[in-house]
Amino acid sequence: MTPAYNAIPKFLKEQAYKNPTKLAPFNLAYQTDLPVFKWRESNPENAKAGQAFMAAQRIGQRSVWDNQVPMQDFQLSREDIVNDRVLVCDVGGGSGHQCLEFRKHHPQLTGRIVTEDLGTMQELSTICEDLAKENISMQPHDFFEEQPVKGAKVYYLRNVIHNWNDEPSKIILSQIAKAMASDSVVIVDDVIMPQVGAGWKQSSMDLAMMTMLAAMERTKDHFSQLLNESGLQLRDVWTYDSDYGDSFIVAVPKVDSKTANGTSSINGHAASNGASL
Ligand SMILES: C[S@@+](CC[C@H](N)C(=O)[O-])C[C@H]1O[C@@H](n2cnc3c(N)ncnc32)[C@H](O)[C@@H]1O
Repeated sequence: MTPAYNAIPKFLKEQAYKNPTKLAPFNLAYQTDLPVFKWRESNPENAKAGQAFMAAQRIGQRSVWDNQVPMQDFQLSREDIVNDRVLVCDVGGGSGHQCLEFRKHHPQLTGRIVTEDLGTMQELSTICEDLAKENISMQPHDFFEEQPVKGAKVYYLRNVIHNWNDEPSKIILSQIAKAMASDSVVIVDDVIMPQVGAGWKQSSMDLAMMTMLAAMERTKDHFSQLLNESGLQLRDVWTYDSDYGDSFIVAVPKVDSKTANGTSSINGHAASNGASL
């Protein structure tokens, strides 16, 4: 990351000090037009280090899964279990380490778990056997394409949306919205920025997202608007780390006259037709 940080002054000068929307200081530093995650496909050592960082970054802090947030959405009905409904679909789940944490803290919450990421990234995971033992399957999936897991109870995205600017974020979220059943939820696990007076940990995350990905951390209002423009509506925000503002941002399918009239059924639940961009 250091070369990218060193490139910030030159990059901002060239950009007339505007917020980047596509290319980032990373691109200037590494002389590439590829976004970090695409660039990593031909730089597996960097990708491996990135995955290890994501698994380790909150070690020493209490796990979010240790009753820090309400678990009301992570429940399947008897009918759901008979229908083999997916309990959690971890979108952009990296090596799947959050799914293992979830299972460790909530062994009573049975149901299938699927962790999705780019196939090339999943090949780097060192915990595939552990995942299989816990009934967690890996599914290669590009989250800009149609979501293959339909009607999961929870679509979970940890530190994914903050990697993207608004336009790509809307594509990711609307692909999920189209796959949801009426009682599905999307949980975005990201930092919530205050309107003013952000702490240094929050600001450093925001700066990292700009530097590496031309992206950002968002306020609650910004999330609400983003969700709204993706066929979803904000239902709850549960902050579980006050230093960073790490939060579960819970969204449900947006109910409007269009979707109310045009519903179909997935796993026995009414499935939203979702929103088109
Ligand atoms: C910051 S990491 C977060 C990983 C994991 N959710 C976590 O909390 O550790 C972002 C993840 O998004 C994945 N990703 C990037 N582009 C993707 C795409 N187009 N489709 C699916 N996953 C993608 C990356 O491979 C990476 O694992």
